[in-house]
Amino acid sequence: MTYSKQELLMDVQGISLTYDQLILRDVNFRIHNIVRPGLNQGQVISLIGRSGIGKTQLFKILAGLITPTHGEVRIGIAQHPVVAGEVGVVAQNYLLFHHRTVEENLRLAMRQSGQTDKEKGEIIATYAEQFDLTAHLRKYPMLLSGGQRQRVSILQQVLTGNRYILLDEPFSGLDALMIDRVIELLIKISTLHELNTLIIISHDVENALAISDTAFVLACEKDQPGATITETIDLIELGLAWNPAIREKAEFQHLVAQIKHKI
Ligand SMILES: Nc1ncnc2c1ncn2[C@@H]1O[C@H](COP(=O)(O)OP(=O)(O)OP(=O)(O)O)[C@@H](O)[C@H]1O
Repeated sequence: MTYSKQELLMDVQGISLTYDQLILRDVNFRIHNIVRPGLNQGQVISLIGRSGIGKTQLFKILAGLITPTHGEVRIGIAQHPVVAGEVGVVAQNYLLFHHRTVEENLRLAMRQSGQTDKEKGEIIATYAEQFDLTAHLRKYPMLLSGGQRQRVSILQQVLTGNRYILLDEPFSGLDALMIDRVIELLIKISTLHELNTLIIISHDVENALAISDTAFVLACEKDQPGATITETIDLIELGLAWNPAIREKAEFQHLVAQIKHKI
């Protein structure tokens, strides 16, 4: 498989976070632009860890929503410190305005796009079709299923034009069929633009690995306080990336079992 790793898109340097105790300890990882000839190949990264390990805190730090005790997150080709708002966030509870329809929620996401109302309507209609939301545009979020609310929330982030989108536990609360659909959708988003970078935070080892090109395990090392990156998995090098039928491969299932054991 021909590919190269080029410019740095996110550099997470020495992040630690202390509340009354150390939650994160010296977390370091880098995301590079993956380039494949003839394709718009975005990046899909997962941070895998068990419940309570500190994933949500790391998520907030990566999005610039909280400041770590130590360390820094740099993003973009110019590698500037992350600022809240630059990284799209799809939170676990899908934050939507309940008193606005789905379409109004989507229009709000485009308020800084500079497009006319008509253009916005056309763009929303096109994406709604792809996201299977056309029949729901006039509904209020309360009337949608969890899977539909999640798709609205993901689409909002796509419409803001953010190249970085963080997703907190995107597979939880969805049945197997919906998980396959969201994986398909996320892969589609990652290939819409060369620089699109999805960061998935999850305890679901199999689904997180199935969609990713790179995965980082967030765990505690023996006798050490705080969680850190204990393992980096380059699924491209392992020949386990970019394959929708990856779950059928024995090597993939072996990797899943290995990582489950480590978190
Ligand atoms: N504001 C806070 N003050 C003190 N401790 C906190 C605060 N927020 C989170 N914590 C602690 O930080 C640790 C990590 O929490 P975090 O929510 O990041 O875990 P998580 O891995 O996302 O878990 P889950 O998957 O269950 O949501 C927990 O022990 C939690 O109690």
